Amino acid sequence: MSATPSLAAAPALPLLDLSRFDGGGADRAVFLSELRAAIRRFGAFYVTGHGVDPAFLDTVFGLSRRFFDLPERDKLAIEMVHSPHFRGYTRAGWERTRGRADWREQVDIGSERPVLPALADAPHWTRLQGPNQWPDALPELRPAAQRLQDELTGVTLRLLAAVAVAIGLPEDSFAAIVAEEPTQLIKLIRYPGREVLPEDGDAAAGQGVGPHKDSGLLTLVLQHERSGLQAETAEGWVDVPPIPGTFVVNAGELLELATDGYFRAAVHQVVTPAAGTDRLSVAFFLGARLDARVPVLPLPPELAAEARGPERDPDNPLFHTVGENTLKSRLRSHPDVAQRHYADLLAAAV
Ligand SMILES: O=C(O)CCC(=O)C(=O)O
Ligand SMILES: [Fe+2]
Repeated sequence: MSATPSLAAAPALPLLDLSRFDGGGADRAVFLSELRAAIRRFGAFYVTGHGVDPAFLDTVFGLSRRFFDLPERDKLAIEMVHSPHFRGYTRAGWERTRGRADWREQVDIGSERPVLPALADAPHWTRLQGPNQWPDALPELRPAAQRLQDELTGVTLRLLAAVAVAIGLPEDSFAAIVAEEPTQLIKLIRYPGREVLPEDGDAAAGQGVGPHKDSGLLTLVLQHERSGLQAETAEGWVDVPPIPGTFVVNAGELLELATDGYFRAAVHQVVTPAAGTDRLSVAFFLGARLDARVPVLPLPPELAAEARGPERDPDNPLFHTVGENTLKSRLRSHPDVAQRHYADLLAAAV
């Protein structure tokens, strides 16, 4: 994988209309087989028919723009380093993917839940749960983020039901691990444009966010106007430009584990936009409950025969314990938060 890919002239990702899952008869069956084929081949696809009001999404992007336009001191007032739960604002260049700096600024907003008691024998990942940091300078953000989280959770649960049926399983196959308290994370993201320089220090040329898999079950990416997202396919990297009214859906690591590698999580990246421009996106990650263990689902024999097992990447072990898999990604991406709030863990790891 390279951060400066040569693009293959491969077809764009498929576009699927989720409302076909609610229809009956032959078209539903066709939809399900297209869904299975899309995730199997690409790990990613566009979805339409999701039912989220486009006017509301415009409001969300408007709020995102207003947040990033705030004076730096207002943004730093909620900097992530203040939060053991990895919530809040990250400056461009402070997050890392595969050890290299990403050129994007962002706000992480997760499920708003109480801190869990710090019991001596509690697993480390229990520290992921807790409140968000909200910007005083933009009070409208909180209710909008809450509504966005509710709506996107609904869409993603519906997609998960469709994924289960598409691989011959009952619709509620993921219910046991997502019920009541799934791991939800919204990221409002801004990729500032800049000259793409040859390697400069530890920043990879053109790396908005470097190649990675998302750690949860499914991710929805909402793109605003400008493109930059790319997906890795068997034919090479392909552009995933914004298509109005759609979200991009990425399969995540927990789906890879649950299907024993029948589905592999999508490897994707974002390239830095041209100097003088920028790109806004919103990513919504749905994972299972932090205390859940992801089961290997009983696939029908013809699909099980095609399951390759999860990828074994020494740089990216996958964990069936959801809290552990989530904490792995968070510690790796945010070394400043790791140093401040998880120093005990880092010390134990050396
Ligand atoms: O901004 C995007 O288009 C994708 C972001 C992404 O892949 C991530 O934050 O995990
Ligand atoms: Fe991602």
